[in-house]
Amino acid sequence: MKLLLTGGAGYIGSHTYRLLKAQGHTVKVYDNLSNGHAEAVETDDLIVGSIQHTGTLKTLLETYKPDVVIHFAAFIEVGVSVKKPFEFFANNTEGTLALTKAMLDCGVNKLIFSSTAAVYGYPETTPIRETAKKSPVNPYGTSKLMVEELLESLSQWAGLKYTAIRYFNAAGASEDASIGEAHNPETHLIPLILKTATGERKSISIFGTDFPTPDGTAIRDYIHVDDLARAHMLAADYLADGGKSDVFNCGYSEGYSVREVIEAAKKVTGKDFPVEETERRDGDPAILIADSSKIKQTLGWQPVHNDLEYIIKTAYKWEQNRKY
Ligand SMILES: NC(=O)c1ccc[n+]([C@@H]2O[C@H](COP(=O)([O-])OP(=O)(O)OC[C@H]3O[C@@H](n4cnc5c(N)ncnc54)[C@H](O)[C@@H]3O)[C@@H](O)[C@H]2O)c1
Ligand SMILES: O=c1ccn([C@@H]2O[C@H](COP(=O)(O)OP(=O)(O)O[C@H]3O[C@H](CO)[C@H](O)[C@H](O)[C@H]3O)[C@@H](O)[C@H]2O)c(=O)[nH]1
Repeated sequence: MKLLLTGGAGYIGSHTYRLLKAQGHTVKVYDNLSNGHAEAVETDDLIVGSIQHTGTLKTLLETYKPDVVIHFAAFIEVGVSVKKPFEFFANNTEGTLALTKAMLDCGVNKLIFSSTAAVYGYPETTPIRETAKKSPVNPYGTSKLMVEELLESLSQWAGLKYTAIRYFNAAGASEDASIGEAHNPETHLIPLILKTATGERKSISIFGTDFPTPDGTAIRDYIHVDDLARAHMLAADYLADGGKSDVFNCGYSEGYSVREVIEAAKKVTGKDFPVEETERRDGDPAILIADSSKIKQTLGWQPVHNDLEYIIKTAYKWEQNRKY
């Protein structure tokens, strides 16, 4: 297959790029490098540009004619979205509108979209099924839910075929530590803990110890980035085989509290480090755990690395040998 990955120089995109190339697919990455890293992909496969620049995008789509576009490009920091909502709607929502318009104008009609557990807001039940109420609590989640609705409408009225994958908490790095998570600034729990273990940071803060959970700290469903990458490969096969447009959760259906993640990191790294307890962060639900039965049944996806210590081990090796 020929695939185009928007945002493919970012964290999840670069792991998916690697996997698709290893499977023998032809892959191009379209990324404006606002948060991505040219080093994460082969130079010949990288086209630098924004999804908001339809001229460049159309030239690429017309000449390359990908079978499937995997759309990772977005702004991702929840905290920034609260302060700069317009930037999130412009990049994430309008950007996707521009991308889908350019695709359909050029006769490219298959899209895999990076959605998020953030569309559920504060979920009423756990584990969360795709049919649960969608009620985002920040502009980031709203920008993604708006895209899901846009895609659904385009699939009904404009011939788009899509899958939206709602990721839970992506974590870990490639086994050989050649690529990994490199957000700037980093706000995600596991890399921040590991930067504390390496001494790059002085301490790790637990955001809230009064959640209605067994140890009072928030619970998340951490999924290894390579398992997430495989979900995209299967979704591409599914669309290429004529699968209908659909939405899938992707997580391990297993949750760990912040305290449990910190304890696991101390064990894996063999390092003790200072832990502080602070106030809750705005907009953090107590528990986010995926019901992933649908993606298993429909796409045949199965977790391979569902082991918190493996996730932390790969992320730690990456932190110690970071190339970008
Ligand atoms: N990291 C997570 O835990 C998580 C969870 C749920 C959903 N997601 C979604 O997955 C996707 C990838 O996340 P990530 O963690 O790899 O983030 P990332 O920031 O590492 O990757 C995003 C990439 O998109 C690029 N980009 C941003 N705006 C662009 C534009 N206008 N044109 C072209 N490229 C642009 C950035 O340069 C970057 O390389 C995002 O859509 C994010 O919302 C991530
Ligand atoms: O220094 C920190 C950082 C995080 N946390 C806590 O650790 C948990 C995980 O936080 P992350 O920032 O790593 O991840 P989030 O669950 O906030 O969000 C991530 O996963 C979501 C989906 O589940 C969204 O997609 C979002 O974009 C993505 O960043 C949360 O309870 C958070 O409060 C801390 O206690 N201390």
